[in-house]
Amino acid sequence: MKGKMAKGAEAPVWALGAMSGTSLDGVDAAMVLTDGHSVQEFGPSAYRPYSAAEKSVLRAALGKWPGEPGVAEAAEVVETAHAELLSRFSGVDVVGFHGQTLAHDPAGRGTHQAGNGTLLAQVLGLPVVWDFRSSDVALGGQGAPLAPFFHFALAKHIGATEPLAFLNLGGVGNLTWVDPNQPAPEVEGALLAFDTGPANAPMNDLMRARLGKDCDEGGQLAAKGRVKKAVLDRFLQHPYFFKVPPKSLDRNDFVALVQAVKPLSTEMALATLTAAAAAAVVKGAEHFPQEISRLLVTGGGRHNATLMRHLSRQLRATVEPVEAAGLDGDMLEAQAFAFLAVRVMRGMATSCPSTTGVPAAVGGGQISRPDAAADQG
Ligand SMILES: Nc1ncnc2c1ncn2[C@@H]1O[C@H](COP(=O)(O)OP(=O)(O)OP(=O)(O)O)[C@@H](O)[C@H]1O
Ligand SMILES: CC(=O)N[C@H]1[C@@H]2OC[C@@H](O2)[C@@H](O)[C@@H]1O[C@H](C)C(=O)O
Repeated sequence: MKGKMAKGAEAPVWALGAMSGTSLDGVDAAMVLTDGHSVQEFGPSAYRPYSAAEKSVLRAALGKWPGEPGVAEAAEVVETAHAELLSRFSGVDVVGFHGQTLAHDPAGRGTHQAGNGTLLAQVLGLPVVWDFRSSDVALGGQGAPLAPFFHFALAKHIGATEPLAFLNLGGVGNLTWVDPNQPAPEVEGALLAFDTGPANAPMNDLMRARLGKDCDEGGQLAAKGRVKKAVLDRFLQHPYFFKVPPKSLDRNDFVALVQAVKPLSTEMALATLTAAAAAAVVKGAEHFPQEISRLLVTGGGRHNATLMRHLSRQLRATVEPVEAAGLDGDMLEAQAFAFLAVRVMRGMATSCPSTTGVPAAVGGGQISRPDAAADQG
């Protein structure tokens, strides 16, 4: 490897991570200086929204697997958007490229992130770590969530001294309980992580279908509606909530909820979907091995005041955006894949039994170098 990587296996390097999340809004990219254990410094970040035309290509490919109609087109959208965005950065040693999840069925067909890292490595002239989830799934894990190893490093970075949790409110929600007093993320008792349930995806889909808008800005419409309790109660009977973590979800796993709010007014439907997203988190928190006093919220859903209000009212912990701890909630997942890329390059684990349910701590990801074929990380 070129650049700072060659200085020594333990020297920190500048990694550029890119995340195209389940909300399908665009690509986040952010740089992190890291040795794969801790964060030395946060670097620049940028966002590249998908155009309306690109979004519809991606949406048409949701739920599809490689080789199926529409998937190649979606991959091209993902690759083009990433090439455009990532080529704006300089001083990068390694890229962590998540791609766009189109389908996720860890117990069945596997997990599918669109976008080819080998192509991106050639275009950018940089080593690219990608396909982070497949090997975890192949070994019997959920393949998600993967941000927890980064959450562990963040808990240390912010100087936490007692267990806390990170909540990501993206298209889907995910929770990570962290004990920052443990020496490493893969140590038993350091982490417990899992997807909570639907977060913004059903709200966004409803807003688009009814009002042609991207999201319920600030949760304002939800705040005007009444929660349809019968729908919420039925939602909470979903078998997912009775599964012991680790566990993960696909974007469109809660079809019954989406169907159930269809007859409701827009305000009432949004109120109910917002309450459901919060209730799923509250249910999730019941699995924590030890109580927490602080819940740090990342992802776009932290801007939804109605959702945040539900969480604050129903959880005993202080609920606050990650900015309260000096972190960047818009870029945290992109930073996570920068961090994980360095771990993959260095043969370190990226998941373990308590984060994905994989039988032992494993490192995922393929590494593509600009001038060579992909090899397994
Ligand atoms: N001001 C806001 N008010 C309400 N909701 C918002 C606001 N800003 C962002 N959001 C919601 O957050 C979403 C984007 O969140 P984020 O970028 O964290 O998701 P993602 O990375 O695509 O998803 P995931 O974490 O599931 O992969 C938007 O689609 C929207 O639903
Ligand atoms: C399969 C997949 O892409 N899952 C995403 C999705 O978005 C949120 C939640 O569902 C989480 O499991 C994961 O992303 C985050 C970044 C993760 O792996 O930690």
